[in-house]
Amino acid sequence: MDKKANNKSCHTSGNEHIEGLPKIALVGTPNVGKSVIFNRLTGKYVTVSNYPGTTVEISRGKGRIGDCEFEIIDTPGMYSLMPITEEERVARRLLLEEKPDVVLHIVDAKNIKRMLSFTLQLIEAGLPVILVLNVMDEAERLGIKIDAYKLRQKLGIPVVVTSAALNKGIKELKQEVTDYVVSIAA
Ligand SMILES: Nc1nc2c(ncn2[C@@H]2O[C@H](COP(=O)(O)OP(=O)(O)OP(=O)(O)O)[C@@H](O)[C@H]2O)c(=O)[nH]1
Ligand SMILES: [Mg+2]
Repeated sequence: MDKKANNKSCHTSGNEHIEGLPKIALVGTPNVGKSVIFNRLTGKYVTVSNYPGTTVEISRGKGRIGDCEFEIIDTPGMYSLMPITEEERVARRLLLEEKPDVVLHIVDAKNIKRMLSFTLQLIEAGLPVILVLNVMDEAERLGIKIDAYKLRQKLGIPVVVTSAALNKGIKELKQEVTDYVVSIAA
């Protein structure tokens, strides 16, 4: 059977327009690789503009994953859902007002313990979270071992391991997004 016809959640716009496409937001603390992952997921149609009423710049781009197109949104670094900086206020508004279809919480695998409380906040806020353990190459070099399967079971959300700067794990990340979108549309 045609995969596209079988997938209710799949949208395509056929040109540079991103309005109406399902949204994937990338969130996480500063310097964890959000923008590297954004670049890995998006193609040539990327725009950078100020979030309405603010001086905070947000990048939005169109990305194709499998047969589906998505609007990918790169957010400024944030430490929690309780905003202190203007950047954090914008990231929070974006999550709560734009209601992305998928939220990729990008964390630095070297500091996973410190970062999981934010993952829990996102889950508790009812957001559709996939946890992305990035910078795994450095974590491995430091001898840090993470059982992603166990973490997935404990948190009850998809967990993916990536080294985005090396383009590792991106294919698996795209597969997780596809599986997730299909599962929530079913
Ligand atoms: N070793 C390694 N470095 C990475 C990886 N992913 C990203 N980096 C590096 O980490 C740095 C920060 O990456 P960015 O993508 O700019 O991080 P960001 O989360 O967008 O940062 P802010 O926009 O400041 O919040 C860059 O120097 C990247 O090359 C990775 O998987 N492994
Ligand atoms: Mg960035």
